[in-house]
Amino acid sequence: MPTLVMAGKTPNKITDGTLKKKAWTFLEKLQEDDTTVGLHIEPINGSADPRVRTGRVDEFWRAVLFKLSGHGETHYVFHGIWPHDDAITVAKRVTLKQNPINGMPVIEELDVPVPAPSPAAAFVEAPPRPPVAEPPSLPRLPALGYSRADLVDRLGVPTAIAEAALTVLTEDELLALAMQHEGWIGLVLIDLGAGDSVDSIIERLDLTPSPSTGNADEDLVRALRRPAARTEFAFIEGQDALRQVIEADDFEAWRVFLHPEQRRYVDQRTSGPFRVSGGAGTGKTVVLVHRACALAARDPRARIVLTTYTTNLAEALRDQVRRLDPRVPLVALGEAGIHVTGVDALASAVVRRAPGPALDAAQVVVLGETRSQPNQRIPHARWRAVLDHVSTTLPSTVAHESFLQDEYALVVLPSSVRTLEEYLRIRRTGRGVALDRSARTEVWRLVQEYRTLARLDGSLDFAEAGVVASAYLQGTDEHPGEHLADHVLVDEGQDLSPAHWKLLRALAAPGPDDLFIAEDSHQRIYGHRTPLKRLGVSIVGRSRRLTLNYRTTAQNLRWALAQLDGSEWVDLEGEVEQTGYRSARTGPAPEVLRATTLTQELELVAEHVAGWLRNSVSAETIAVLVPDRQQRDRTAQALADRGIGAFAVDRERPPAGKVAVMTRHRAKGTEFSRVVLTDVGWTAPWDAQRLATLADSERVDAEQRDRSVLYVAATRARDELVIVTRS
Ligand SMILES: Nc1ncnc2c1ncn2[C@@H]1O[C@H](COP(=O)(O)OP(=O)(O)OP(=O)(O)O)[C@@H](O)[C@H]1O
Repeated sequence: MPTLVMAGKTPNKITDGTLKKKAWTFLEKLQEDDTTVGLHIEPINGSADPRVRTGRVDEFWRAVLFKLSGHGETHYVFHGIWPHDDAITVAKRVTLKQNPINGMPVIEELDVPVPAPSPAAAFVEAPPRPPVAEPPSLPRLPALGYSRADLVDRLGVPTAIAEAALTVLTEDELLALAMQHEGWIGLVLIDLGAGDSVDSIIERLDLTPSPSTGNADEDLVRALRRPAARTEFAFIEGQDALRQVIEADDFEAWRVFLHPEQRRYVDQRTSGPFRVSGGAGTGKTVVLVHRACALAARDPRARIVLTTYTTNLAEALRDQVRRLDPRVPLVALGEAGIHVTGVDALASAVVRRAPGPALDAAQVVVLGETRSQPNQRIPHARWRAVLDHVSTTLPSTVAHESFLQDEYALVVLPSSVRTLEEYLRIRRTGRGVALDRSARTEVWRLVQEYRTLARLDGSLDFAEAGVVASAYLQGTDEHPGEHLADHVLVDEGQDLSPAHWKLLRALAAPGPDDLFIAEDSHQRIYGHRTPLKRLGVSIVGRSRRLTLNYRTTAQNLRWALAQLDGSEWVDLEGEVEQTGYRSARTGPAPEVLRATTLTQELELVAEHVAGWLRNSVSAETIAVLVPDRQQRDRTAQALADRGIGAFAVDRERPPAGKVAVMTRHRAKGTEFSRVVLTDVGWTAPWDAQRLATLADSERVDAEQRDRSVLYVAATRARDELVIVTRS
């Protein structure tokens, strides 16, 4: 059976449904047996490349392919489908060879000049840009110190493209040029535009040629398998994969064409916990989903847990796993296959399956007591109830719902503090507010009150459930523990709490490929800084960054990153988070509109959304992101009043055919073509009041989270971003 390799995203350009079906039938037969009667796989007289073959798709259409006969196995590289005569013309002049500098496979059509750069083309939709005071005196790449020799002789960029790249003036224009080139050439141009050194680009994209095997076809097959080549050549394994590639549109490219770094983290065997960080849209989730499927394919008995912060995000992960590999079993916790779930649901699943006596023992270890209804969760409002019923001498910033909740979840539970004596001794590292002995004694009294109330209804809170689940998994003096997973993969790691980490650490035995974490500390919108070292998760030396943003245009990314300026974000290893992201896409600059009243703001939002709809943008690709639920409902109503089909999204998925109106928090993990961000720069009075009641360190943290929320929301837009500020 020959192996099929799709060249570029050509098949995606077969947009006609009937032709897609024909292409699929042809390629399916070819994959099974290239000698099948009717396929007519034939060489062409006088072709520039003797490997070229044509194949009969139907009476009218012909496929153009390259046949490679390496060591034993036949490969067909599928170039595309054309009407009969055009196919013959293409077949005569097309060649597949290796780039002489970096060994990458390239398909070239002889006598066809490389299209001249037309950077302006990418800005067709752009609104007028503010005048630039001084046009740059030197083109971008020479200004950064790159020469023609760097591009051509060291990186292997084809001469015509290199010369075009060396003349463009700005980074955006270079990006527009990069977008015209699929695969490694586009990636090289993006990295050059961002100022990366030639050596680092060669290393990151793995552009060093491999030694020859002595067989040119075999060399080509090996070249096709290199990670940088697989950004434009896809190996098709099986019919499902074939159907996916044929049917996929650009939005589905993530399933097939991974960035070399993404592929590395998908395939890499790790010797312990591994962390991939990266800004919004750099493909962290894509890496996790691919890695989970790759682990399942490697060992069908493996028990894989793929988890994230919320149930909504877990649902999206589950969808992606299904789309990537429908054969992978989605299973319950502890079974072979992939178990996808939100992290709190994971804790509940462990608690539910723990035998009674073992669970009791785990509760005693953590809480010093047992609860009668451990499968029930209590609402966070319990701390409010404590403060309403108990008078205290503590200052209001400490006798505060959010302070106490955090103290309990970040200090008391992770160390299984059960008595005042233990609490007086414990180090409260990372807590901004110092507590002397008497304050600690008073806080402990409130903790006891909290636990008394919890005992009354018998339930556990979410953090308690996480730590109890981890204690059960680790085992106690009387009961052995158990490991319910072989591989644990975690998305949105920045938002997870110590209880979550303890649980995740205990799920799989320490060892190779045990824990794989994706995080972006700039997107920490729920949790607190949680350095993992203290929780028994050691990642030293196993931490990498993704920097290429696939989702957000360079223009929108710049605006989003500007929201983070002037503050320091700390990652899961306690290090300052870097930015330095670049985008794979370019588009119009974000539009900033100003409103002075709510009514004016709603008018502006409606006007903009209506404009997009009039221009045939489909409603479900538009989102309006607002600060809170009240504003969400108000905005959805305002749109409806103006005849725009809008839906106020809560926990459910955004419905088809409607503009989604959702809170910025809820927008996490989603993406839309066009986004309106409302109420920027405006703080609701009740929010201002809430911030004012917090201790200084907590307020700083809360304000930082607010900026992160804005960054998250702004990076949901793929194409256009409109920002409405309200004073
Ligand atoms: N190799 C790729 N080729 C094409 N598109 C890609 C690739 N990798 C990721 N994408 C696309 O980029 C977008 C962002 O990917 P993904 O959601 O994995 O990023 P992320 O880093 O998890 O983002 P966030 O942190 O904002 O949730 C998605 O639309 C995804 O399909």
